[in-house]
Amino acid sequence: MDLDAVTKQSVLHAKPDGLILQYGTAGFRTKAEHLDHVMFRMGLLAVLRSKQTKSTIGVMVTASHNPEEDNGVKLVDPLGEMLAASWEEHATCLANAEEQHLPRVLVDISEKAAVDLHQDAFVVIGRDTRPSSERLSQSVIDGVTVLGGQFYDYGLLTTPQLHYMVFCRNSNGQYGKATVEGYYSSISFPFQAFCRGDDHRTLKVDCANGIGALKLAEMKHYFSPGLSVQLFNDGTKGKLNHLCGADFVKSHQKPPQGIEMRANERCCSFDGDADRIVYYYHDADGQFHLIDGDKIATLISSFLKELLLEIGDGLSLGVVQTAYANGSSTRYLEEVMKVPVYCTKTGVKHLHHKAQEFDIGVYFEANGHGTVLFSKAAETKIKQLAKESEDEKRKAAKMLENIIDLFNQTIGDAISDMLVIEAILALKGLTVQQWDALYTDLPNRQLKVKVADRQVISTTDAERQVVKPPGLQEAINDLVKKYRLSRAFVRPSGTEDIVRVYAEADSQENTDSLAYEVSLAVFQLAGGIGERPQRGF
Ligand SMILES: CC(=O)N[C@H]1[C@@H](OP(=O)(O)O)O[C@H](CO)[C@@H](O)[C@@H]1O
Ligand SMILES: [Mg+2]
Repeated sequence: MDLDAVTKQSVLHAKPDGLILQYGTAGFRTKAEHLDHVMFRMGLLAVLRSKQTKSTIGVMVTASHNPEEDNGVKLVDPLGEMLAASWEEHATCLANAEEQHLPRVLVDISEKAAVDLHQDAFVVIGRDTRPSSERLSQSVIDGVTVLGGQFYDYGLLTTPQLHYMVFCRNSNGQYGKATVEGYYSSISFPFQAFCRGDDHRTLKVDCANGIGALKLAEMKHYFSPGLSVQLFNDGTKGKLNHLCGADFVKSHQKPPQGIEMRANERCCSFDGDADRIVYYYHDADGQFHLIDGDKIATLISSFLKELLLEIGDGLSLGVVQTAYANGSSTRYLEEVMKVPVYCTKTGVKHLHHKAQEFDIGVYFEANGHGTVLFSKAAETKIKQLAKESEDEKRKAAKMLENIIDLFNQTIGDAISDMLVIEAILALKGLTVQQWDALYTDLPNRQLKVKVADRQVISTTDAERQVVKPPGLQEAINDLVKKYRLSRAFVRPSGTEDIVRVYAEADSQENTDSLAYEVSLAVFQLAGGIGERPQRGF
């Protein structure tokens, strides 16, 4: 390691005084103007991680659903997964080190993680459409090259596309080519296999004025003739994630601006980096219906469960959710579908790891971020049955074989999830209303509370119980008792400087009261700052 060169270069990527950042739920995120040094340092870290794993590592520059002025960065591990937890700590140390200590911190990490410094390093980089992303990804490249790493800059990519590229590169092309065309063919071929027949579907897609618009425009001819997509909020006019996109639709429970919806028409929204998707429609009375990640997980699980019963080979199916999953979805999955459901902490890395415990693990966050993982053993079994068994069993196995290829198993992917959903709806002959009618969501509300230091709140039981500060959980328990079918929890966000409050109850009015009262308890007991929470939304 040429530490002198690092020191010299780091002066060009100076750290703002006193700025402390944490590698959070999805990497570092804050205002773009504060991130230059973090980008440079993540370039350095990616080189060390690449040397240590003897594999290609990915660096994605994006702040997903956050406002356009923000940005962020996360590292992608060799199998296309999120960075290992122990390296998140290294990332935080490196990002917060004073400039003069950078060489020592790099040596420390190399020693602790037993990095072979003679090994070659290769890093691939992708970025979203934010105005700041190009410059910031250049800072990542500066970090990679100063440590002698090789790199390939993919330029504009969705986050799941970068995860896919990393996985492909590390599996020697066994799963497809690590190119944008390779990605398109890898999911469009299995989709076409589902689409044989004369079914022609149309779908309106709100692209959040983000990268999803560019990529869908590039690939939409691959869906033809089965599906034609009409793009809205394609970035030509509006601002990224502003009054549109999956996060806006889910948290405001209303349609995005800029989309023309007719009654009962199926529409969906991507988020700013196209790793989340939610569906929705409005009925003839103009009432808005949201179909979120929980209902997506339910549709996919019921489809998979039917096929598994058909092939009858005892493969296990599990569903993984977070505390934000609507109580009705959990009840439906467990009681009606008889599928085991597990709850993990927020953040796909947690869901992903739990889902790996099953032959087939379906995981979705309520906000529409998720995918399905198939174990090696399950894939082999299914492929074998698709070749060797007969009639109905063979048909079911073939269908499973195709659906395996349609999923992006590295991470939730709005484009591939959209194709999976469209294929299932077409095969089952389901309308969006019939899908929505699987169960009725409990009214729910999410609020944000500003506090001086959100780390004063710590939680347990997959974030459903507060441990600190004292008295807060007791206060929540007392408030929850006042309402029927009620549930509430609070946790510090890993991507924003706020505390999130979630509440559910039997009516929207009661839910809103409960959410407000819990927000007030957080404000009072966890050091709220600024304006006190207000009643009314
Ligand atoms: C309630 C919620 O939607 N939280 C989101 C949000 O995390 P927070 O830690 O809650 O800020 O961003 C994450 C990254 O995109 C996503 O995985 C997660 O689900
Ligand atoms: Mg995202």
